[in-house]
Amino acid sequence: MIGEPTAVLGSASVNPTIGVLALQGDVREHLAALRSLGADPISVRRPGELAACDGLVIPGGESTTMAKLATIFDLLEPLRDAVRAGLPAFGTCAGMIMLADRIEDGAAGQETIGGLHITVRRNAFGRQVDSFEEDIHVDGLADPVRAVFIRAPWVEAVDGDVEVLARVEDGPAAGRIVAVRQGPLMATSFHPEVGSDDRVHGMFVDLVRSA
Ligand SMILES: NC(=O)CC[C@H](N)C(=O)O
Repeated sequence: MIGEPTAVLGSASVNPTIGVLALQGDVREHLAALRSLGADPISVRRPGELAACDGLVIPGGESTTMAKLATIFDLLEPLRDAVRAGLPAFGTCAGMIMLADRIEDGAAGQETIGGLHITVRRNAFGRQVDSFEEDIHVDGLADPVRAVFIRAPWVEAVDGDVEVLARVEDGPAAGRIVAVRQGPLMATSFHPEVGSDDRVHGMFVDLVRSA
């Protein structure tokens, strides 16, 4: 019917294209988790690939290496622009560091994408317990998540617009913040892509769909 508005569903609401920054780190596990949730995941190494994304996952790995490669691949500024423009992004572990505005114990001159109004402490859990697993309650999920921490950062401080989603519950680091959300940005200190529990990725896919 002429002049009748047609309901057009944006592709993002049906089958969002979610990029995984593929410079370094555990890319494949994120691609698999996103695929199992019905998203359309792609590896991102070039600005053109970034431009095709409705959302972006920044994996775990090594944040100093990732930042250097992002600079070499001419991706750091496009990543900053995209996050500034509101691209939903989810950083895990090194990816959390990449999204943070401020780093404690970073390498000299370590760059980040930024956008998330938090201070992260790199390698915060220290040598003795640098890798561990713990059941953690995440806001928005009914049952706890088995959280895997590998030389993980914790969130040292958050600005007022950041929602704390999870804290360490046991041991000497109890109370430390390990999952946050700020508008379309999410980050976890742990690795939800390890194992078969896709619920944390599901929270991000929902966030992308609603963005
Ligand atoms: N598993 C991880 O992503 C570790 C992060 C790493 N310690 C870093 O500083 O980037």
